[in-house]
Amino acid sequence: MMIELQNVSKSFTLHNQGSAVIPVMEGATLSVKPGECVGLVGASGAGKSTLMRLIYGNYLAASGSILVGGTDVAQAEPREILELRRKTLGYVSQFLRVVPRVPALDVVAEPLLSVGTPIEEAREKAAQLLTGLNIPDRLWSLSPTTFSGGEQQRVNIARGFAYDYPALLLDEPTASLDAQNRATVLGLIEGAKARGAAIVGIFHDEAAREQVCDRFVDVSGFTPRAAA
Ligand SMILES: Nc1ncnc2c1ncn2[C@@H]1O[C@H](COP(=O)(O)OP(=O)(O)OP(=O)(O)O)[C@@H](O)[C@H]1O
Repeated sequence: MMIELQNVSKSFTLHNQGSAVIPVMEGATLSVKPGECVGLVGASGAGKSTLMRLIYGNYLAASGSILVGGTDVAQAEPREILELRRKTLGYVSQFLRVVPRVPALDVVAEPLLSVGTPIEEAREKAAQLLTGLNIPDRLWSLSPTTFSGGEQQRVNIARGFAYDYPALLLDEPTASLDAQNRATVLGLIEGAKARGAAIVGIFHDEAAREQVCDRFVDVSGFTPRAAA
């Protein structure tokens, strides 16, 4: 298994409400093999995003284990999590976190450079992805700060697919894309599966999830009874 969660639980402490502890997840168990794409489903508020953030190490689990390529994210030191994100685990979030003054081409090439890819090769791959996602080359030397929402989203996707991560988290990767770009992104996901990536995704786009997901996990099964 590339991604393996066992009995993961999570609660939030609301410090502005008398430190009330709200359990939001209990007994979350999930395994994803190389080449497999698992779609997270369940009603709004069931915990799909929370589960993704736990896997990426943004949230600390209260208990359980979260193995990604052999590293237990639930126990790992911050340094190990950064290493995991560099080499093993990619995350395409819904929005690009724009770094001011960095040209779009370098934003996309950066994950490749951070694993030691030669700059020409990294930029070549970035250019190929930006072209495929219809970002005109006159924009490549500009910071995405001023790009439209849709352009920023496509730069974000290009960045997420620049390096071939063995494990990938996708949060609504096709949301608000036009038909042509949506098809390109679905092709990137299928390509990642074909080279053996283990993928966990949230897709509100039903046709998209039917096309790329091998199976679905309903996170409502992990909602604590008291909170349901
Ligand atoms: N930082 C937080 N502090 C307190 N409660 C939170 C926090 N983040 C999420 N929650 C709660 O955890 C539960 C799960 O939220 P989550 O965002 O994971 O749901 P979701 O399934 O992704 O929903 P949606 O489909 O609407 O995005 C919700 O009840 C939410 O209110």
